[in-house]
Amino acid sequence: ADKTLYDRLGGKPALEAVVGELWAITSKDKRINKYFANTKPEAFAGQLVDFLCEASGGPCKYKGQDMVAAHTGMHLKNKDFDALAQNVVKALDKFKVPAREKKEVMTMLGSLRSSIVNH
Ligand code: HEM
Repeated sequence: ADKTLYDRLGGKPALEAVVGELWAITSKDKRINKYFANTKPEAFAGQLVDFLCEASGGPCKYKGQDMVAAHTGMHLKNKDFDALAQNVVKALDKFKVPAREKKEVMTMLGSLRSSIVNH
């Protein structure tokens, strides 16, 4: 019960699996895939895994830009954020992440909305 979210999710292999699935879904998602037209999947996945690992209490150190800087100039809207969040839910569901952990992940991501939208 006192394990970190990172451990309860299944550690780095679980995050890699979820991020891989998130990319598979999002790269085909016509609502938002234009934003990722020039993205290198492996590099981006590595950054996202490190970010989620650190944010969920894992041992990783994210070395990328902060969330405002990373998304500045994209002018992302709430609908873009909601589309990505839906894809995260689908990816978590594919790996049968339990309700408690799913809620914690989505709450953590939701707290970043104002750093990501309208910049
Ligand atoms: C809570 C939600 C989100 C999180 C945690 C997140 C996280 C990240 C991270 C860690 C990076 C890498 C930054 C770096 O390498 O310095 C990044 C870049 C990026 N994000 Fe997000 N992001 C979120 C939402 C979104 C949304 C909603 C969109 C668009 C629909 C988006 C589009 C991008 C793009 C296009 C990049 C640049 C990728 C590249 O390097 O080519 N992000 N994001």
